[in-house]
Formats: sequence, C-alpha cells, structure tokens
Amino acid sequence: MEKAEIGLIGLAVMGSNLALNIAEKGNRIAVFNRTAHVTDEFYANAGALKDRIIPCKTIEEFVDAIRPPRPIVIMIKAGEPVDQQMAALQPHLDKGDIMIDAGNANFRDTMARFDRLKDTGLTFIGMGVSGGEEGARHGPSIMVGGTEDSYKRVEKVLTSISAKYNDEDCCAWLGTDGAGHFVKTIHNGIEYADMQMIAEIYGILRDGLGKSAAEISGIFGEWNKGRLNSYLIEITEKVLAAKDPTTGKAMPDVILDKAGQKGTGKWSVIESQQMGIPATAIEAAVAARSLSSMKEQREAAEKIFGAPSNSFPMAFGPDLLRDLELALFAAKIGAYAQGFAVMAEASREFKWNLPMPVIAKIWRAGCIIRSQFLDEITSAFTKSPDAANLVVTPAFSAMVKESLPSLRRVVAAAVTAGLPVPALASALGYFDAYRQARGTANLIQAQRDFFGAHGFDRVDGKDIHHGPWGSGANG
Ligand SMILES: NC(=O)C1=CN([C@@H]2O[C@H](COP(=O)(O)OP(=O)(O)OC[C@H]3O[C@@H](n4cnc5c(N)ncnc54)[C@H](OP(=O)(O)O)[C@@H]3O)[C@@H](O)[C@H]2O)C=CC1
Ligand SMILES: O=C(CO)[C@H](O)[C@H](O)COP(=O)(O)O
Repeated sequence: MEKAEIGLIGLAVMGSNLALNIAEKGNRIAVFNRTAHVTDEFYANAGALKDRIIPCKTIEEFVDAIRPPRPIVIMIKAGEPVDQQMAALQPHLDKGDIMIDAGNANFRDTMARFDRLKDTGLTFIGMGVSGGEEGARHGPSIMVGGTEDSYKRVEKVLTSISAKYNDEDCCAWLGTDGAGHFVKTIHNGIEYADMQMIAEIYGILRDGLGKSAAEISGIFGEWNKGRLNSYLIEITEKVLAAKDPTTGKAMPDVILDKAGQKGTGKWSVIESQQMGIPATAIEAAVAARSLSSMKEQREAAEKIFGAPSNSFPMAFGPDLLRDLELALFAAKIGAYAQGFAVMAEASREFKWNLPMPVIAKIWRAGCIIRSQFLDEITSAFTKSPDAANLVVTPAFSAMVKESLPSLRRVVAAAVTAGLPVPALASALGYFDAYRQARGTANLIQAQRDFFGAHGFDRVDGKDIHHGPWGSGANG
C-alpha cells in the first residue's frame, strides 16, 4: 500500500477535523486513536476522503504506514497524555522523524519535551492551533515553535491547511522551543478577555436595560458591521438568536451561568505575573470565570446583599448604544495591548525574537479572536516596531482617545448600578494608570521604607534613600 506523507494521533473534535483538512488538501494521511472504535467511526464517516486516509489500530501499524522521515501530529488532551503518547511512540520512530504536539500545551511542558528529545535524533515541534472545530476542518491559525529548519520540513503541509487572509497564510514559525505554545496561550488569554468583556456588555443590556436575548442579538449584529467586527461578536449575535428546541426559550436563557476553563487563561495570567507585565483585563476575565463557577455561594450572597438595582443610568440618551459599542472597543484595545506586551517581554526573556506583526497577521483569520482589528494591529506594529505598547502607536492612541470617554461613562454607570464589569473596569484602570506620568507609588515606597527600610529613589536624584523614620532616620 502507498505510504502516507504524514500521520495524526487523536481523533476527537480537533484531530478528526484536522485529519480531514490534511487529506482534503491532497495529502495521504495515517490516523490513530487510543480508543480504536473512534478510528473506525472516523474512517466510516470520511466520505470521498477515505482514499487518502489509512486508519490504523496499533502504534506499530501507524508508524509503519508513514513514509520516513515521518511527520506525526499529536492532537490529544494536553498534559500528561501527551507525555504518555510520546513515550509510546518513541521506540517505534527513526532518526529524523518529527513529533508535532498540536494541542494546547503549557509552553513550559513543551520546553521540557524539547529538552528530553535533545539527543535522540528525533525532532519535536510545539504548535498552537486555533479555530475550534470549523477552523480545524477548513483552515485554522497555526503558531509554530521549534527550529526554523524543522518548520521548513513541514511548512508545505501546514500552510496548505491553514486559514488565509487576503491570500496570506495564517501559519508561521514564531521562534524556538516553546514559542508557538506560548503565543497560543496568550491568544487564549486575549480570547478570555474578549469574551468576558462581551459578556459584561451583555449583562448591562440584559440586567441594566431589561433587553431580551433577541434584542441583544440584534445589537451585536449591528456592531458586527462596524469597528467591532469579529468572529466572537458574530457568534454572540448567533447564540443570542438561537432557540432552545426543548422549551422554545432563547438558548442563553437556559444555559447555567458557570463558565468552564481548561487552563490557558490561567497560564497567561501566571506568566504575565511572573514577568511583571500587567495583564489586568485577562486576569479579570479568568477571575470572573472562577467566580462564575461559585454558583451556590453567589446565590447565598445575593440573599444577603440583594441583586443589582436593574437600572442602568439613562443619562446617555440616544447615544447609549454607541457608548456601549465604543466602551467595548476601548476595553478590547486594552486587552490586546496587554497580551502583546506580555509576548514582547517573553520574547526578551526566552530569546525567541517573536515577530509581533506576524503574530497579529496569522490571527487575522482562522482563530477564535480573528477580526479586522488584527489587521490594524499588524499595521501598527509594522509601522512602529519599537513601540513600548500598542496603545502608544499613532493609530491606536487615536482610537483610545476617541473611545476612552465612552468606556469611562459605561464603567461609571455600571458600577453605580451595581452591575459587575470587572474586565471593562480593569481595562479602564490600566489606561488610567499607564498614562499617568506621576502616580502614587511614591507613597508605597515611603511605607515600604518605614516598615522595612527598603529604601527609595528621590525625585531630585539626591543620594538619600531613607526617610526620617525608624532605623533609616539618619539616611
Ligand atoms: N476543542 C477545541 O476547540 C480546541 C482544542 N484544542 C486543543 O487540542 C487538543 C485536542 O482537543 P480536542 O479535540 O477537543 O480533544 P480533547 O482535549 O477532548 O482530547 C480527546 C483526545 O485525547 C485522547 N487522549 C486522552 N488521553 C489520552 C492518553 N492518555 N493517551 C492517548 N490519547 C489520549 C482521546 O483519545 P480517546 O478517544 O482514546 O479517549 C481523544 O482522542 C487539546 O490539547 C485541546 O486543548 C486547541 C484548539 C481548540
Ligand atoms: O484553544 C481553544 C480556543 O482557542 C479551545 O477551545 C480551548 O478549550 C478554550 O479554552 P477554555 O476551554 O479554557 O475556554
């Protein structure tokens, strides 16, 4: 039998769709799944693509079905399963074969896997894939980490399956070892913030203004024609318009308000904190998901403190919807600015030389946060490669100036009404602190020196580093 050019392990949602995508682009592919009946079902449903798929029941059969040097995509549950699968695969591989972990790995695990494989003659790639089920099937965004040479060996097949934006591939090599998985993690952190901010605006419309799901769907539909145009706004319109087949109610009204999370949001926050780069909107979004899961505690607390007032101040008049749209836009800029700032610091720390315009480019299509907005980020980082932060680039500073007053009005009104807007408020606080030349940390430095003689620098540059208190009283 003619051998496959590539193999794929893991035929759940992502792997099965990626395998069909790979086959559809003209590649012969061998597939394997730990539970064999999943492979049978996948093959049975592969339709016209069956001719290019070799279903395998054992690892030996799978490895043997691929032409060496073998590129093997591992698309399974992240974490320990990946180590188990790699260990099971390794004895059957030959020098030059490439294992590609395409799941949502923690980049630190990816770095450890690179280390473990260093002297084996095997090649490893850590690759972030975004786009969910549909992206995997018809074109995901692909973020590759590993040696540039290893990328060149798989570039053709990866670019053949990736999404396209204006005919440009949404697939790129981003740097060595953990670079691809780090960028995917921050993509997801931004995704968390984007989703949380949309949910907060939905909360204002639902609880503060009494609008129905259908009405809110219409509003998001309108916004999707403007500056907020994006996949997440598009699906928000759709999910709000959908009806529950069982009750006929709007679908979001029958879904429990407890959000799941698999780890990438939390990792984004942990890494940003480790590097000392504020990612306040992402932090607020992760915390909001955790708080959402405390349903019973929230129910008990509402009995003690009462529900929000259900009245969003109407001082906005006819400009209310425009203010909400602009507020969401301003906060979104804050979240992306934070995500890119975290990647810039990681790039320095891990010596990845991450190409910011390229990252923005490959997120323009295929991935969950895809939008027109990312084209503007591409252009801003191309024109200002050394900008300290996205918000100080000429294009984005103009957008912030235009939209920030709306974010301030909306956050103020929501806070007054008792409606929770932690991510919107965090983005606002970030802007306010970031653009304040003289902040209040002078007081913190004085306090630290008072209780711990930690010292401070003076504004006049004089060589006196302690205040006239405690053990530092004499300078
Ligand atoms: N779902 C999504 O929208 C996205 C997911 N991802 C990432 O892609 C990867 C795959 O995601 P998804 O398709 O949702 O599948 P899941 O994360 O639900 O993982 C299920 C797959 O993992 C396999 N698996 C689990 N444990 C082991 C093990 N110990 N050894 C071998 N195989 C194992 C399962 O095999 P079996 O059938 O035998 O149980 C099955 O094929 C994950 O890392 C996920 O985070 C990335 C982007 C989007
Ligand atoms: O990577 C993804 C999208 O980009 C996956 O859908 C991931 O599962 C999303 O994260 P979470 O499950 O924590 O919401």
